[in-house]
Amino acid sequence: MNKRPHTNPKPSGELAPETSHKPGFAVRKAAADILGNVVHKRRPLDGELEAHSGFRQLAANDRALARAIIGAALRHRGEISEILDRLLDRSIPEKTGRVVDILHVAIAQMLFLDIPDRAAVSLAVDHAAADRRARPYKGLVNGVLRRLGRERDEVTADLEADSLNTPDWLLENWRSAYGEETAGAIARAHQGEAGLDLTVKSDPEGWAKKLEGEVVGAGSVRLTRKGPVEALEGFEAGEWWVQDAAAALPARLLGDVRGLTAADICAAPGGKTAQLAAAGAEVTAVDISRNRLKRLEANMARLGLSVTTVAADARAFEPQEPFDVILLDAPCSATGTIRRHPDVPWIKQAYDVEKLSEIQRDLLDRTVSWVKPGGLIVYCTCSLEPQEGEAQAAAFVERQSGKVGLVPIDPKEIGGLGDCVTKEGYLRCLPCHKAGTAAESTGMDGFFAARFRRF
Ligand SMILES: C[S@@+](CC[C@H](N)C(=O)[O-])C[C@H]1O[C@@H](n2cnc3c(N)ncnc32)[C@H](O)[C@@H]1O
Repeated sequence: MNKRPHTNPKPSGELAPETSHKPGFAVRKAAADILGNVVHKRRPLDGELEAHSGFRQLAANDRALARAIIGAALRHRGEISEILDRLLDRSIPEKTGRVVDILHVAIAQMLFLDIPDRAAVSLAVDHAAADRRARPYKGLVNGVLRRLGRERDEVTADLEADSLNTPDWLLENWRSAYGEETAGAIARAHQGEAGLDLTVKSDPEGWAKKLEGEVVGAGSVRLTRKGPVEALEGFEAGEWWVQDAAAALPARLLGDVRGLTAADICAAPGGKTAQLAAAGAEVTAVDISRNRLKRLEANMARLGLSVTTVAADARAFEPQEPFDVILLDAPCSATGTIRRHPDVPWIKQAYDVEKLSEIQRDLLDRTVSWVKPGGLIVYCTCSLEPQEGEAQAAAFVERQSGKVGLVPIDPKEIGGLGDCVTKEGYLRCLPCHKAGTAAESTGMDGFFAARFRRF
């Protein structure tokens, strides 16, 4: 993106009590607070949603509305900043409470959600009036938003959404990795939300019919209807789990794992552990986070799958015996998941990719001693950055020369998704790739995987 969004780092959060009971107010207040904490403090959205008591106290439909507003404000953050630049004569000073976040939340509603201007503007003005530091800017909030309502077409003309909504370092990285056109298609894919994909234990066609979905990718079921997954047939019975069509591909690259010992490194919450266990492997799931491992255990219990869990930093993990196969889903920048985590572009920086690449490199090198000679290692990340994918895999083979070799992937192994296999034989899924045959079945998480054999 070309311009830095207006920042507003020190919100006061103090509210006049009389305004806090207006219908719709608490939703906008939560949305502006959470948005502010994500973008100014670079904190992950999921954690902020969990931590915000005002958000937690909202009714379910209001929580959904707050999420939708925050999602739109993040997906269109660059466009909204550019619109504000066009509407403001000079930038808003610092220490003005939530003013900028209030404006972003209001514009997201006016331009990108089906919310009448009147409601968005009046609640924004109320919010500014209720915040001690923002109060002097109440008139400005009113004026700017009303002008946007009146001059919407002129103010929003010729916005270059792809480049505005993507931080420069990311767009540059994608351009140099995938070319101008594909980088644009990736950025455009991030404007939409991801679908809901399930991995089923068996009979994808049958489950697609029962749940009114479509089989996509290499046998995932994509749902078209919305609503809580817990209420769907097969959830209680543990017949399926939620997993993006792209995220379901790496475990398949280990082939027939029946009766084999498998280590799933960085395993929680267990989507790939479940695949390996359901395919008949004896799985050891390793993760550094005890809390996330608890979620993995709860997921395996629901699915009726039995696995061994180990809470450990994989950099210090020493198995008693080597495994037949290893799956390493290394910690990464997660830029492949921007459709479902629109906060990622605003909380991650180029520096994170560098730092994470070092951990990936350490973990990859360790896998060599964890696997039996002749055994397969699959390395994967949900990142679009080649430093965490292609470059990492190539450097691994070079460093471990003579000890491991690349085993190229054949599109037939992944349901014929030829677009997702590079000429070197890596798996490279992009959010703009088509996952299914129906018109709406575009998109899958950005994912990289490479397969190696230990000699
Ligand atoms: C991308 S998530 C894994 C997703 C999981 N494989 C799945 O399919 O559901 C990355 C995981 O790596 C774990 N992790 C990060 N650093 C680690 C380390 N040094 N050792 C072990 N686990 C680590 C995180 O706790 C997180 O659960």
